[in-house]
Amino acid sequence: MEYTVGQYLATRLAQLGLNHVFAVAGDYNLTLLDEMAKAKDLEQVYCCNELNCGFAGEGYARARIMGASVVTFSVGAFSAFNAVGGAFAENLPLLLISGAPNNNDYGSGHILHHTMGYSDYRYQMEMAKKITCEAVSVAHADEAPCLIDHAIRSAIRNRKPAYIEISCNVANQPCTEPGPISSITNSLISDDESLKAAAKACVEALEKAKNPVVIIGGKIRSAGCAVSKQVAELTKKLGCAVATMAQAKGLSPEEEAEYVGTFWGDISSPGVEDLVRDSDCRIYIGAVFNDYSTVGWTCKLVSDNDILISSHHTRVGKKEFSGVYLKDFIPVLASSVKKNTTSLEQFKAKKLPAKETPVADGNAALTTVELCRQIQGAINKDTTLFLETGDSWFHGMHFNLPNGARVESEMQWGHIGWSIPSMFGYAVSEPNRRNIIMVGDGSFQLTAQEVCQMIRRNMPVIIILINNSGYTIEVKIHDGPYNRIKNWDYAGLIDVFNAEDGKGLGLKAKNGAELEKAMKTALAHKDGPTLIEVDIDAQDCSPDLVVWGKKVAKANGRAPRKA
Ligand SMILES: C/C(NCc1cnc(C)nc1N)=C(/S)[C@H](O)COP(=O)(O)OP(=O)(O)O
Ligand SMILES: [Mg+2]
Repeated sequence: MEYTVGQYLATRLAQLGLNHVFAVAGDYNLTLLDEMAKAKDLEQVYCCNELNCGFAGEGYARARIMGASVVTFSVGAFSAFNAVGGAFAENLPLLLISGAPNNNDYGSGHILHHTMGYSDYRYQMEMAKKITCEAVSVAHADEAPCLIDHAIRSAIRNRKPAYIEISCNVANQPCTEPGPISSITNSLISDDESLKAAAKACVEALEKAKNPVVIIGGKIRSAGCAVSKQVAELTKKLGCAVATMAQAKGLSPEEEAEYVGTFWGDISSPGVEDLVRDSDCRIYIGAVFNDYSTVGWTCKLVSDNDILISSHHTRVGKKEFSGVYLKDFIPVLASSVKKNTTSLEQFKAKKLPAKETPVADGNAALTTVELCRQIQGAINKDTTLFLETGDSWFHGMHFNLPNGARVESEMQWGHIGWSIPSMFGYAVSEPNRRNIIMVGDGSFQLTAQEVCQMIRRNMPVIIILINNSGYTIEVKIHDGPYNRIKNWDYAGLIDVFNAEDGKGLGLKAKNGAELEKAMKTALAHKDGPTLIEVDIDAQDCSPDLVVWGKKVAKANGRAPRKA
């Protein structure tokens, strides 16, 4: 078979186990899309715009080794860059592929369409370098294999996005056939001496500790399911209390005896903040300490007795071990540590019995308490719940997850509207999961179009659209007229997207009885998405958001540093 540059790229993606690539057409990428379409097992999935196309690739990367999105030069890539920035912030290997000018135009002085209007087209590469771990420009077929492999390998190894631009007249040029994919997927191996020394230092620290606890952070999400399983084995061996930070909700099996809940400062699960504060050895795995996760810098509990394990570094007390990769280190640690259940016993001794949420009066105005009680009822082991930036974050922390259930969020980047296109990409990879999105009205207005692609692919995604008349998070941080939004008929939008043949469902619920009926309908509706628009009073929000909002506002409002 005669290979071309576009086929080389597509074959590499298929060899990695991607069955889909997301795209928005543009005259700089049409030939590339034609060539990529020749690769078998790699279906092209088209999106409404490049921001959503990038987020769809990011969502796909939450389920697979990586995601890939193809856009046109400049006018397409600029929109996609926001999703690439998000993938970088969330440590997700998204490959952004952009069509690029004809290679005869470089250095020609030609002014080209869709560009900034001057003849140096390198600006896009320069921008891409800032938001990816690797950015390459393929302007000649003979260098394509090396550049493409390097970009893909970098993305996988670093768990970060990478960028490839391909001149529109090079995509169909003859190219060599790709060799074994192992040259790309072979991961870096840990430095053996550092691995052993780090494990020894951890064991010694834990032997001295009275009540160690494990706190799992969001960075293990991108290390993949295998690492999550290894971490679960380690915590089982340790036997101590295990908490998850907000970004890591769903990354530790919550039905296990060791699981104690969310660690999020003042708004932690009951008893968890004290447990973490009183521990004499906190083992953080994949922790991200930012202003949101530390509730405005009020709960960054780290001391010299603690152990901080990240993707390729481990700090034990005051000693640093680098070149120690999570996938190697966690199993070595699990085989070396001794059981210490003290922190779990301390937690259990103080734990109060969980309170059952009473069923609300079916005819009373719907509240967030009743909404969450009913969403809880829909969560099973096959559920993946996407929590959009907004009050959904705070409600989401209170769901009890059966083992197997997953939660996805974007708490570092926090681009409102991310959940719709990202879930679209995720659900393309995982169509058989029970895929549910909790999204606010404000967020939905940014990326709503991608629901039409869910309709196009008959995807039974359930979208809980919380209509609370605006930007409630922002209201709780700092209110003003800018937090009000134009209301939409969100449920009615589904008919617009259905047009003549769609099978989407748009339902409304203003009380518990209507929600009960809508949820039942949604769970039974299999050949299209169901959007349930729930009316919630603008003042009804999670009490955690009120506490958190005040502290984040205080952190935002710190006086300028004296010059
Ligand atoms: C406007 C903004 N953040 C600022 C913002 C603005 N633009 C982008 C792209 N991302 C952002 N996070 C946020 S969190 C809104 O409260 C979201 O409103 P909504 O989706 O309606 O959720 P809640 O009502 O629960 O807050
Ligand atoms: Mg809202």
